[in-house]
Amino acid sequence: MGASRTPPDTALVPSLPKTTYYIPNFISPSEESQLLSQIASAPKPKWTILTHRRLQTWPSALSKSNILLAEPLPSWLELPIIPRMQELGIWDNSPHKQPNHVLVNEYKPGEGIMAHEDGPAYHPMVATVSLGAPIVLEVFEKSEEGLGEAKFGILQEPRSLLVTTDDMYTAHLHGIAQQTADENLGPETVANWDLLGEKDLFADGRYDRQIRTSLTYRDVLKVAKFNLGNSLFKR
Ligand SMILES: O=C(O)CCC(=O)C(=O)O
Ligand SMILES: [Fe+2]
Repeated sequence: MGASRTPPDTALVPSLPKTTYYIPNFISPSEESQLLSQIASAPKPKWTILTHRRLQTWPSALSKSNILLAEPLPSWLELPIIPRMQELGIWDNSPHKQPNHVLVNEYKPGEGIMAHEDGPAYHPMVATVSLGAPIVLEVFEKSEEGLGEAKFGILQEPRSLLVTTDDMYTAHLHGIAQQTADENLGPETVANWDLLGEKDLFADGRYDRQIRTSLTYRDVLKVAKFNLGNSLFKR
């Protein structure tokens, strides 16, 4: 057994608990456009239409008791991304040593996702590949008094990888504001400012939203080899 690996410390988002990594240009522009065209060519019923975003769930939705029916991810979600993530060592401590579930979220300008936590169905880590356009993920501390102001933002550039684990996964909520521009961008508000690949794009502190897609990779803890009756599964 080798020592447990983590991404390089240079990718650590400063001032956050040592549990958030940001890596710009994790994929190339041509990999990005291939992924976007695969997403666009998925059969229409793969989309779940929500009020403020739409969503694809690969390989399938979890059961009501958070069980994943064993099935490989489609190869376009697997290669080259998963081996590249594994080289960073981020899946070394997860039960299956690799992600087995991917949610694809698409946000049009004005759309977003309410503050939430990702919960106990997954090993406590999410690795997010961003596509298409920048967006700010807002992070809130969990508190008894309900949701306060966002504690900080993480600016996710297209083609970047964001890894959130441990304390960031379990002690914080995250969300994306429903707005048509991200504003007040700067070193004081954006925790990963110094790690950005193209800081100049945000020099005036503002960025108009365009369609932004995320691939959120996770390891579902409970996997069933056989379908134990269709009623167990939502589809
Ligand atoms: O799109 C994102 O970066 C966040 C999505 C998210 O929080 C989720 O799918 O649970
Ligand atoms: Fe989430």
